[in-house]
Amino acid sequence: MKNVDLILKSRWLLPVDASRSLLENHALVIHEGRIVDILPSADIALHYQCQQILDYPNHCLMPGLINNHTHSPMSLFRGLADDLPLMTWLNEHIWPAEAKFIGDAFVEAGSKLAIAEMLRGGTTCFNDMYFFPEATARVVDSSGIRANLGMVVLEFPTAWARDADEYLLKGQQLHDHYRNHPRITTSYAPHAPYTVSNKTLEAIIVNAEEMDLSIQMHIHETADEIDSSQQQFGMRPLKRLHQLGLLSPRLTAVHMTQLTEQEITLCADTGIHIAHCPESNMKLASGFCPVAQLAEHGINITIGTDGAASNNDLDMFSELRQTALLAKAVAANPSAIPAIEAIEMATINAARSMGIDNSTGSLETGKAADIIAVNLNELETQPCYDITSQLVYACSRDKVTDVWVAGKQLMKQRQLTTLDVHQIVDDARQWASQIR
Ligand SMILES: CSC[C@H]1O[C@@H](n2cnc3c(O)ncnc32)[C@H](O)[C@@H]1O
Ligand SMILES: [Zn+2]
Repeated sequence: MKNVDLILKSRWLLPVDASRSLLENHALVIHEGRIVDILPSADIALHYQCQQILDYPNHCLMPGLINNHTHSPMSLFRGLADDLPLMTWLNEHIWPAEAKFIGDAFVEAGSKLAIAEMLRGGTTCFNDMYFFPEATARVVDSSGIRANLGMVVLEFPTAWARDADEYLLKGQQLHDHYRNHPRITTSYAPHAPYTVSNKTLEAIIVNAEEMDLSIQMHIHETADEIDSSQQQFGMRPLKRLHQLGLLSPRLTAVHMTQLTEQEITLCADTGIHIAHCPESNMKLASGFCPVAQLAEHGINITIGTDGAASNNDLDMFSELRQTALLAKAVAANPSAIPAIEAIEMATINAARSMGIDNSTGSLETGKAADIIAVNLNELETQPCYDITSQLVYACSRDKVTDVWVAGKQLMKQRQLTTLDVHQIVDDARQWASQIR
């Protein structure tokens, strides 16, 4: 008989493992932050002693969702500039606002707002890209969420760094500081092909190889990006990046709404990952990522919200549904991207793209206990013929009742345990009064 920290019993358990199985009346056994066993609930007493056995008779337990592309502090710019194309939105609204307001305090307040929203919506890990990541890292550390923080690089000066060399240096410092943190990893985050030079990209490729880090970058987001690359470099961005040696399994290409057949084959051959951001792409009318075609080529597809300034929320349940629906519409095929595939994109595929699939992304023995409990007993999800169908096509984020990361409960019956929601809302309002 083994003594363990926590046992979660539930009506349904969706591990999101290779078998794509759904377990009924099973339990997750958790010790020292990790899943140590998954077994029928009826067998618990045969094997384990535990002070804390929680029962979820109406719930599905599943891996926490992973938001594979966001800019968490931009939550403070939510709704500041709507209904615009990307470059007008950036050049005339967002970059001027960032030039005025970003700093350590802004990033800390924005990160808290974002992390509280993500946890309440069942997101247990996010892949971030923003200035002053050390402020985001402090909030990740204290809130208990998991994150991969981008070491941002671009060529123009901001309050955080003067030039590419300083961005690289600050990124290195962030990486060194958090290299042994149990929930924080870092990756290179060159902003986009139109803001980063060949020389800087070459340095990033060498560093990422030496340090064994992943790379995330906005790529092929709009038709304008392709046109300006044709003018400046005489070729499309993907070809330029391929010539530089950037296309490899280290790279997560964010957006990818403009792709030829040849480019899709190139993505598959080079083993890059793609972060699909359906709501941001639709809101900015950037284009449509050909998700069904990418999946047919075996490309690892993941899902992100992008920042709340272009979405305008950080709701991964909503992105799950948009991913499954939009893929069908774009491919004119209702069988494209069934519900379980969308769930895989928002969990195990994202973990794989960040190189953390050994420790999270599915509920399997040995992995961290990053778990959400979703109540499927309410009116909106009745009747319950098919659990994955309910989760993707009918469920909303407010049905997530409880959240654990590394075995620590961060939301209990919809109450956050590590973040003060009232304080976060007050701070956001204070910032808004200055920004407006
Ligand atoms: C390098 S830190 C992030 C940088 O990116 C800007 N940004 C936010 N959303 C997008 C997007 O969809 N495409 C390109 N750039 C974006 C953000 O404002 C920061 O300046
Ligand atoms: Zn983005």
